[in-house]
Amino acid sequence: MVPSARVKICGLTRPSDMRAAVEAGAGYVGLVFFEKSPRHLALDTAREVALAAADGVAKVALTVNATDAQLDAICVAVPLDILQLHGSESPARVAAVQARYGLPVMKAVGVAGAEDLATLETYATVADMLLVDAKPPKNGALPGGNGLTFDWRLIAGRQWSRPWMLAGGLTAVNVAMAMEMTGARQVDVSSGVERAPGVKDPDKMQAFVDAAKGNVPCPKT
Ligand SMILES: O=C(O)c1ccccc1N[C@@H]1O[C@H](COP(=O)(O)O)[C@@H](O)[C@H]1O
Repeated sequence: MVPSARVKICGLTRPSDMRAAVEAGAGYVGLVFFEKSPRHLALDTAREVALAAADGVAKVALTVNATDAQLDAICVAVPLDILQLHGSESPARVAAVQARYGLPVMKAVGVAGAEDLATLETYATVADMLLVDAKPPKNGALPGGNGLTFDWRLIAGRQWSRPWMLAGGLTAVNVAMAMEMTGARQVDVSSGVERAPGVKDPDKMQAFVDAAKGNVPCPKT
């Protein structure tokens, strides 16, 4: 049987992109609040994009080392279901955010080598969900959304005590292989379904969801 994954499409910047992501079959949709990102949203735009999501699709706010004041403003303005912390937030900060907002927290952890597996174990004791991403290069790149993969063999067959999602350089072409190698049953994509930074491509989103869900076309007889 072909494995199937629940898909998060992150970095949606327009209501039309949100509708296309939902139509394609995304189960999670992500909004980026990080000013250096080409996917960054002002609060009023974020609200508009979030309101274009259908019921039952989990709306995720991605932040990077955000302060309480920044998170307060986001949570007041935008209807949300999950907070994604994609910076160097400590386990204590994860717990504080959970307590303050009463929303599930997904902690992103960058993986580049075996030493990063211990970090994942640490966050698995506190976060509601883990996002296992490629570690960003130290050259001023964004903390994520760089379209870079990591060596999936590092996490082959691993499970954590919390639900987890695979991210980093996924595309319609490589997602099935990534799922097979890692055992991931939730996957996250941003740049791999774009036509330009911050602009999603409906055909790429559909192709990605189909590949992640194992919706392969039947060969003609
Ligand atoms: O997408 C961004 O601009 C971004 C900015 C800051 C932190 C994380 C960001 N994106 C997240 O990175 C991963 C992987 O993205 P990609 O598929 O490799 O482009 C994903 O979780 C995005 O949500």
